[in-house]
Amino acid sequence: MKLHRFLIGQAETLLADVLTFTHPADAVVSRFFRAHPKLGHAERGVIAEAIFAVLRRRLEFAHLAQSGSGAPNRRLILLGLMQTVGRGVLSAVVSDEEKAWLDRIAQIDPASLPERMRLNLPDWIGDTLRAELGDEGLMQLAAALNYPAPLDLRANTLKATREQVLDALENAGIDGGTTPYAPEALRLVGKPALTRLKAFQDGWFEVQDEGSQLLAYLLAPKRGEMVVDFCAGAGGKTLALGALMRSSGRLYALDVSERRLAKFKPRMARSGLSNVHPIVIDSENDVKIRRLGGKIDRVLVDAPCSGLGTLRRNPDLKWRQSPASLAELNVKQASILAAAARLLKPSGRLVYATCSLLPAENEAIVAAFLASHPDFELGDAAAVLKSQRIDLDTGPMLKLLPHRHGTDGFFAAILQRKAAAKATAAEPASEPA
Ligand SMILES: C[S@@+](CC[C@H](N)C(=O)[O-])C[C@H]1O[C@@H](n2cnc3c(N)ncnc32)[C@H](O)[C@@H]1O
Repeated sequence: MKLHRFLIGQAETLLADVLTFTHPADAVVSRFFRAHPKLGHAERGVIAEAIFAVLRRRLEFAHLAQSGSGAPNRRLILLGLMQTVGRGVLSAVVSDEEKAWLDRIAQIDPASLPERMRLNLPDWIGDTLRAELGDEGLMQLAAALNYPAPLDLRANTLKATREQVLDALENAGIDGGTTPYAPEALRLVGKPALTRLKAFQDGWFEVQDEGSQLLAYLLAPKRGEMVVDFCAGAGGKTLALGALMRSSGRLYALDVSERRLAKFKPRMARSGLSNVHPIVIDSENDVKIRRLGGKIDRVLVDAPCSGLGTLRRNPDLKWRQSPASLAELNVKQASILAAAARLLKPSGRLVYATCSLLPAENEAIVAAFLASHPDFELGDAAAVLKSQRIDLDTGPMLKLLPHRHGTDGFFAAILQRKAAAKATAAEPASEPA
């Protein structure tokens, strides 16, 4: 890979914009690329990876950038580029002074840095996760979060088997293999472009993290059932649920974001699903969904959350979230869960899921729900997966961790509505007046 001086300047300008944290980093990067259409595919890759490396290792890089000279953002982006293109390539296009500085940085043993710099997490997140995972678990998680996530696919069994998808990819010169847990998941080597492949356009596969795929197996919808995906977004999980239902029954895809649901439409068209009904709602209490109350067999709540389980992909989230934004999310999560539960039939199943690692968004929401909904009980996630020949036991609630499972971080709990109590002849239907 050749690196031009002007590319470093471009990346530095973009970094300044990203580090204001006023918008999600991926949106800022996309906007920059739209404004600079002459940048080629490889150049975009270099710039984006360098920006994301700085976001992943911001505390460590800020510490290292205390030495050296020149603008602080220039030093940060040089450290990002050193990670992505390597010191040799970078040294050829920087000043002698910068080259000497990079050489000195390369001599520093990362293990000698203060722990906070190695964790690269704000203290409020680091402290919470330490209480959850212990010192060693936290360090392993932090190390895993320093690398980009792999590219996972889900074979769409309505159109092709996993083996057929693998063959099609191989014929296109793309390497990959199966993953340990989800039955239809594939993990690719590198980040090949996929959208021009015929197999993609024909709906044989979708891009989806293996962890995200597993949530559909927890809900385990059956053919012919009435199912709601309450926070469907761009429909990644809706598509997986629809495939398990073999496109039968009814699958409502709800979301408050018209923009996100609109992104789902072309994916649905490719997938071959004909049982999905997308509905834009104005809130979790929208009157439009009242008619579904008590009629639904299974509900997925993939709740809006801090997204801290996806830090490999969205490393800016750790700098953009705060205890205050978390508290706001918790109120929303509890409200969505309560509203979604009202849709379930007796004996119906709800799965509450997040891509967060924080107990406040996960176990605490579930515990509060169960305390106020005596007609629900916690199901056993490991047993439900096992019944589908998925050997993954993280306890009664599913907790996926990047350093342990190679997936994004996910949490999911099965909330099973109890069967309706049968009225007996001895019980009066209503209290006597
Ligand atoms: C974690 S994302 C869902 C991702 C999606 N399930 C997927 O697999 O691609 C959470 C979604 O919840 C939606 N949302 C936020 N508030 C909501 C509400 N009150 N009712 C329904 N959806 C809501 C957001 O617009 C967002 O799309």
